[in-house]
Amino acid sequence: MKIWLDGELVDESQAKISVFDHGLLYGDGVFEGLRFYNRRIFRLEEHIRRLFDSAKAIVLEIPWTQEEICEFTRETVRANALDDGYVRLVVTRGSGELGLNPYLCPKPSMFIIASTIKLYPEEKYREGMALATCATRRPAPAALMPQVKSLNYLNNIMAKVEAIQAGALEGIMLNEQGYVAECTGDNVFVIRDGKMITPPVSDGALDGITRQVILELAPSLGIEVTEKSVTRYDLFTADEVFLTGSAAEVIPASSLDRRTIGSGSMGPWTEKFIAAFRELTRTTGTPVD
Ligand SMILES: Cc1ncc(COP(=O)(O)O)c(CNc2cccc(C(=O)O)c2)c1O
Repeated sequence: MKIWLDGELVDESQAKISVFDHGLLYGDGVFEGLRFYNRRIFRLEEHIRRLFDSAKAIVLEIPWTQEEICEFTRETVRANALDDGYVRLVVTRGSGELGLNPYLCPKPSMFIIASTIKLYPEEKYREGMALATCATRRPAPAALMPQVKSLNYLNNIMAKVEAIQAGALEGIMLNEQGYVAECTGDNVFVIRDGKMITPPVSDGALDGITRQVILELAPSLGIEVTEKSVTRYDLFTADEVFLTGSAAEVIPASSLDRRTIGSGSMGPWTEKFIAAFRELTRTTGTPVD
């Protein structure tokens, strides 16, 4: 596999970063996860724009332009001869003294991995997957901005551990007030009586690119969608719940905390969104070649 690392395409055996890199030492950095389908990268520009927004929020100056990074990403996919797959793009603060001070890191480091990803088994896209409410909450914006896609994923990982230990595949994360923010690695949508709601990003969610696609698709599918605070009650009493993310795409939830949601498998609206999303990924995206 070829890895793009600080301007060079290197073999994965040569793709190494310093033990003094603050991305490793402190989680000081940002990242993006993108999908490519049939040699086209889905929503590339939107992802790279969010990468720059995340970097700006943590005072990390990326030493390339958005256009250059789009090109590096295309180059990395091309170099790995994959038609479909997943891109992980990471920008760290770079190497520096062992102290926290980011201003002692002279140059950020960036690497791009183009590989495959299989997050959930195919049958879960029909049967839906079990969710559990996590004890670990999404951080308050004043603590750690949830909209920043940073390398600080311990909050998400601890929540993921709780979901798995509860026998679920994914976990619902609440915010400080107890409203549903999102899942550990996906946004969430709730359908009841032909209407759809999703938590506003300000309730502690990442501003998901896939979430944005669903908001754009809703009118054409004939369903009204409102961004409003969501409670666990809304999930328990929903007709349908589905999750969205670049890795998971659009996937139904079958239960929450062992309460069946709706029919307990993929519902009709979720089926429509999965079909429309897959059509978009099949027919749009930035060509790699
Ligand atoms: C916390 C969080 N919320 C929502 C999403 C969905 O955002 P996009 O629609 O832009 O992809 C994400 C991104 N989802 C994500 C990121 C990194 C790893 C994994 C994993 O499950 O291994 C998942 C995420 O990490």
